[in-house]
Amino acid sequence: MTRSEPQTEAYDLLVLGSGEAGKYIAWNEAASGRRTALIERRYIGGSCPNIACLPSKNIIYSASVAHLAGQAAQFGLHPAEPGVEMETVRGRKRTMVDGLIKVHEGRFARTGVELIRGEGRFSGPRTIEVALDGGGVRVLTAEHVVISTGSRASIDPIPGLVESAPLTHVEALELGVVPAKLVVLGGGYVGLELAQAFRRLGSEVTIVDRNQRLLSRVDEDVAEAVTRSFLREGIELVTGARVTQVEGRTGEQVVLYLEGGQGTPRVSGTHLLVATGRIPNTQGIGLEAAGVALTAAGFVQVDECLRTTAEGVFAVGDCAGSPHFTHVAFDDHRVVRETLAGRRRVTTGRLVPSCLFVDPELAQIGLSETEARKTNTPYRLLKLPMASVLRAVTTGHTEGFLKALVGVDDDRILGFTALGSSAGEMMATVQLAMSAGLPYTALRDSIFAHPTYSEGLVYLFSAAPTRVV
Ligand SMILES: Cc1cc2nc3c(=O)[nH]c(=O)nc-3n(C[C@H](O)[C@H](O)[C@H](O)COP(=O)(O)OP(=O)(O)OC[C@H]3O[C@@H](n4cnc5c(N)ncnc54)[C@H](O)[C@@H]3O)c2cc1C
Ligand SMILES: NC(=O)c1ccc[n+]([C@@H]2O[C@H](COP(=O)([O-])OP(=O)(O)OC[C@H]3O[C@@H](n4cnc5c(N)ncnc54)[C@H](O)[C@@H]3O)[C@@H](O)[C@H]2O)c1
Repeated sequence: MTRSEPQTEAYDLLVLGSGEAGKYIAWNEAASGRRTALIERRYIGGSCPNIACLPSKNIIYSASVAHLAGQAAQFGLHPAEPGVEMETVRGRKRTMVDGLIKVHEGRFARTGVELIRGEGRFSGPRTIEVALDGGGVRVLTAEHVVISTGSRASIDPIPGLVESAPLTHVEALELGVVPAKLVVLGGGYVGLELAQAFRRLGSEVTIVDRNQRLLSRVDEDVAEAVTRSFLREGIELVTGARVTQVEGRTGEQVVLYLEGGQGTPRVSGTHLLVATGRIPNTQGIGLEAAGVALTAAGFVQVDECLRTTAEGVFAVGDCAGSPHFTHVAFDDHRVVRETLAGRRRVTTGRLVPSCLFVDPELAQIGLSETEARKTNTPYRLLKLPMASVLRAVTTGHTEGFLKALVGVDDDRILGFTALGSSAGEMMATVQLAMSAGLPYTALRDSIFAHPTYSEGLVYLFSAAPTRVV
C-alpha cells in the first residue's frame, strides 16, 4: 500500500520558530492581510517567556525577597523564620508563564496567524515540512520565509559531563527543591544570575569559569565590584579553571576535576548547572535543501537586512548571530518588517544596551573604558559612587557606582555603565540622550524628580571636567 504524499499548501509568509522576532513578524504581516503560518515545536512565544528571561527574573525576584527578609532586622522588623519553599517559588513562576502563554495564544488568534504545532524542516527552497505534534505531516510553501529557531545551551565535550545529566537553565528554572550544593559551570550571564539567585534561596554555590576573572569583557573596576559582592554573599569562585572530567550525577553527587583554577584540584556538589554559552539551532533543519548558508560559527549567514543566501528567506534572533538578547531580536523584527515593506532598516550601527540582573544590577551601553583604550578613543571619565545617590541612601542600597565616558572634542556621551539599584532604568535615560545625539549637559541640566535614582545622573554629569576648547 502506498501512502499519499501531503499536498503542498501555499502561504504568503511562513515563520519557523515563535521566538521574539519571528512572532512579531508573523503578527505584523498577518494583521496587514498576508496569509501567515508560524510553526512552533514547543514554546509558544519562544524562550524568553517560557524558559529564559522572564522565568529567570521571576525566580531572581523571589530570591531577592528571601535576601531582604534575611536583613529584616536592619529595617526594624522582627526577623522572619528563614525557610524557602521552592515548590511555591516554582509555582509562582509557572503561573506567570501560563499567563504569558495565554496572552500569546490570544494574539495569534486575534491577528489571524495560523499557529502550527510541530517540528519544521526545510525540504526545498521556501518549503517546510512539518511533523505535526498530533501525528501526520504538512508541507507548506511561501513567498517569504523567516527562520527564527533560536539557540540552546551548549554542553562542552568534557568527559563525563553529558553522563552527569547536568541542569541547563531550562531544568534549573523548574527545580522544586533548593540544591544543597550547586556547582555552576560558566560565570557569564546565565551563570551569574542563577548562581546569586540560588545562593539567596539557600544553596551553597561554587562558580567555575575558564577565564581568569568573572565578566572578562567588562571594565576591571566593574568586574571587581561584582566579584566582591558575590564573595561577600558566600559564593565561591574558581577562575582560570579547565574542567578535565566530571564524575557522578546531578541531583545526587557530582565532582568536577580541574586544571588551573588557582590550584583547586576539584569541586563537588549535589547539582551541576551548565551555563557555558549557546549553540544556534541551525543543524538538522534542512537548510542545505533551502539554499541557506551558515557562517563558520554555525549561525545562519545574513546581510544587514537579515536576508539569507536564499531568495525570500530571512533569519532573525539568536540563530542569525544577532547579539543574544530579546530586545535585539525584537529590533530584528523591525528590520525584516521594514525590508518586507520596501523600506530600509539595517542591523549595523545599532546601539545595543545590556542589563545583567544580579544585585547590584549591571547595565551598560556604548563604549566601555576598556574598548575606548583599545581603540585609542579619547574620553573624559565621570564616576559617582551609588552612596552619593540620595535615593540609594534612603533604601540602603548604596553598593556600586555610575560611570560615563564623554568625548573630549565634543560633549557627546560615548558610553555609560551603572552598577547599582535600578541600573537598567537609569541606563534607559542615558540611552535616549545618546541616540538623540544630545550632549551630556542635557542630562546635567535636567530637573529629575527628587529623590529618584535618575537624579544621580545630574550629579554624575555635573562632575565632568570642562572641555578645553
Ligand atoms: C536563562 C536565560 C535568561 C535570559 N535572560 C535574558 C534577559 O533578561 N534579557 C534579554 O534580553 N535576553 C535574555 N536572554 C537571551 C534571550 O532569551 C534570547 O536572546 C532570546 O530569547 C532569543 O530569541 P530568539 O527569537 O532568537 O529565539 P527563541 O526565543 O529561542 O525562539 C526560538 C523558537 O524556535 C523553536 N524552534 C526551534 N527549532 C524549531 C523547529 N525546527 N521547528 C519548530 N520550532 C522550532 C523553539 O522551540 C523556540 O520556541 C536569556 C537567555 C537565557 C538562556
Ligand atoms: N540579563 C540578560 O540580558 C541575559 C541573561 C542571560 C543570558 N543572556 C544572553 O544569553 C547568552 C548566553 O549566556 P551564557 O551565560 O550561557 O553565556 P556567556 O557567554 O554569557 O557566558 C559563558 C561563560 O562560560 C564560560 N565558559 C565557557 N566554557 C567553559 C568551560 N568549558 N569551562 C568553564 N567555563 C566556561 C565563559 O568563560 C563565560 O564566562 C548571553 O551571552 C546573553 O547574551 C542575557
